[in-house]
Amino acid sequence: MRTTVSAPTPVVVAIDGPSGTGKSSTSKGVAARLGMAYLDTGAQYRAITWWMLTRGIDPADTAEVAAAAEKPEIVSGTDPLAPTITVDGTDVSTPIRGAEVTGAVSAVSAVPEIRARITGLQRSIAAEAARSGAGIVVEGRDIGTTVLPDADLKIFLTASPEVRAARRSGELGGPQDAARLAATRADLVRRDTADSSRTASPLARAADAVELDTADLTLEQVIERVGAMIEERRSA
Ligand SMILES: Nc1ncnc2c1ncn2[C@@H]1O[C@H](COP(=O)(O)OP(=O)(O)O)[C@@H](O)[C@H]1O
Ligand SMILES: Nc1ccn([C@H]2C[C@H](O)[C@@H](COP(=O)(O)OP(=O)(O)O)O2)c(=O)n1
Repeated sequence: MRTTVSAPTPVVVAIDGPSGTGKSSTSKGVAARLGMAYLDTGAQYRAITWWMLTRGIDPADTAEVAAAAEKPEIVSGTDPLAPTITVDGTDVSTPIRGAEVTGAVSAVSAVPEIRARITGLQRSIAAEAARSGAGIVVEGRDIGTTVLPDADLKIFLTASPEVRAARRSGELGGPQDAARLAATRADLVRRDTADSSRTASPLARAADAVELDTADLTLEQVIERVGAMIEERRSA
């Protein structure tokens, strides 16, 4: 008698939460382990912001930002081991992490025309990953609420501003003095407030999302917990 092993059902997973809660590290780690695709939606908002800044467009000029929303071509590579992001064919993975883009991205991503454009891209990438059989982990701020309201699994990560600031500040290298921690914390809180209070698709926990506080968990523990939830959905 021959036994057939069926491939796991492709699942679409939405991971949302504020900055520094571990969305990117967790999503990449879990997608790599489970052979799924991975999409960093923050990188897309950063990429379109980078394009606006390089064209001399003022991020605070909503009308100008809206008028340019359809212009740049943004392409995201979804391999969790080597995610890529290009704008009009240029690799922007390094400049989109700079302070200038970080300072402007909340303003640009609050513009409805920008959100409509990027949401369309995200939905088509997720649909393609579901069709291909791999499934996908999509991380951001409004994935469970707006982009993929029918996701098979929604997770909302949290951690206190102090923990998140210590993590982010650690990424910058160098000594962890109190003044730098306080400045990093203030930047995080400012961005959280802007992202949560905008009218167009704010950062929010979907009513059906599982909330996971990552403050007292190692990254490995978070990946294991999220991985177990995905496995459960795959076999359901
Ligand atoms: N559970 C955790 N414990 C300790 N550090 C973590 C944990 N999760 C993520 N980190 C670290 O915190 C920083 C921010 O994580 P990241 O995944 O970029 O967060 P987000 O995508 O939510 O902004 C990274 O340096 C990452 O390695
Ligand atoms: N789905 C998303 C993802 C990100 N954004 C916006 C709001 C965020 O402050 C920026 C940058 O997101 P990103 O995930 O790169 O931010 P951090 O990794 O937390 O620094 O993009 C958004 O509006 N909607």
